[in-house]
Amino acid sequence: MTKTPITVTLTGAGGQIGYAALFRIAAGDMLGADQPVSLRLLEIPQGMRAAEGAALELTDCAFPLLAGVEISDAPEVAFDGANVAMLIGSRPRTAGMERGDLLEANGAIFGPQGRAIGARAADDVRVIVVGNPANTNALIAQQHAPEVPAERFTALTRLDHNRAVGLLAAEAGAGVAQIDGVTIWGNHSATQYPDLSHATVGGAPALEAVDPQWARGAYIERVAKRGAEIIEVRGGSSVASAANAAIEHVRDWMLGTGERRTSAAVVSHGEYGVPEGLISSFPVRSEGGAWRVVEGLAVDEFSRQRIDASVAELVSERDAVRQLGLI
Ligand SMILES: NC(=O)C1=CN([C@@H]2O[C@H](COP(=O)(O)OP(=O)(O)OC[C@H]3O[C@@H](n4cnc5c(N)ncnc54)[C@H](O)[C@@H]3O)[C@@H](O)[C@H]2O)C=CC1
Ligand SMILES: O=C([O-])CC(=O)C(=O)O
Repeated sequence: MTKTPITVTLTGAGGQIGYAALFRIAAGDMLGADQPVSLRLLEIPQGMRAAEGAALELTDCAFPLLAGVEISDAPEVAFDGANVAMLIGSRPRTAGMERGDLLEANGAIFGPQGRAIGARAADDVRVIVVGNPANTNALIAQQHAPEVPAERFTALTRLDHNRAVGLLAAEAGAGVAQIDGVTIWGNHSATQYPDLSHATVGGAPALEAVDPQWARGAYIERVAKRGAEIIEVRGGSSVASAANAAIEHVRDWMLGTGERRTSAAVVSHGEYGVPEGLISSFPVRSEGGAWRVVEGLAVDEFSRQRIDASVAELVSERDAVRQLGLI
């Protein structure tokens, strides 16, 4: 029997990441090869033509799973009945900027979108924020949607996670499939902490497969600043890898991770000393359609300091958006 379509609302559909994501979602990469999907595209008036063009091309792909595409510049229309909301639309940074520099410009987008999600989305809505600064934008949206359980608002650190896995695999001379237990902690920013303390390569401790000094030095720097490296080399921020990570985040959230661990920015309930309510990256698994923080991992002094530094930045971003009246 054909399944009922899942409604996916994607913002910034006329932008780069939107364009890289839409076709994979419609092809079944995100929700499964037997799951029809209805797409709702939200853009601002200036982005509508590009979104319309993407919609024309979606028609031209004749994807069997694509049950429909609607485009709107009104959040209340675009989020109506949304089961999955992918909040991508916002301004990317350019060379020389930190993601936090986008706080004021982009923060203003997420309150109204959060309100529209609270008012119009389906009861099971799951939200992933990609637009930077992603953790704090997710917090803003969540604070405007008290009708929706707080845990349904998440931010993307899967790209950082995938970068951390890819760079570890290269250093260890291993395949990515041999790697597990890598964690991104904290903020999707240069303070994030890619942690190999509990990672394994082919079942053995990662810190025996690579130089521990590299793991706690140049590696952290490389992963945390990979976004800036891409901007420098490509001349624009990451696109296909970001779209891929957002798709993997939603896929794992909806379909489960099994025993495999990944990283996602989810609301803290005080795990690992992260203040309650912050949307911070943790080691996670997903089961039954919900993210679960993997608890009980030992945190040594080095890791403690790194986690605390990134969490302190999240606290200061939260305080800044409070001061701006965005929450
Ligand atoms: N969390 C992560 O790992 C990553 C986050 N990003 C962030 O993703 C965001 C999007 O990046 P790109 O697609 O490359 O940018 P882009 O500039 O190519 O596209 C952004 C699109 O969003 C639209 N937009 C702006 N305000 C909107 C609103 N209020 N509602 C709906 N649409 C709106 C614009 O018209 C534009 O079409 C940026 O903030 C970027 O920094 C990028 C890479 C990774
Ligand atoms: O670095 C940026 O501005 C875009 C981004 O978030 C990333 O690539 O991780």
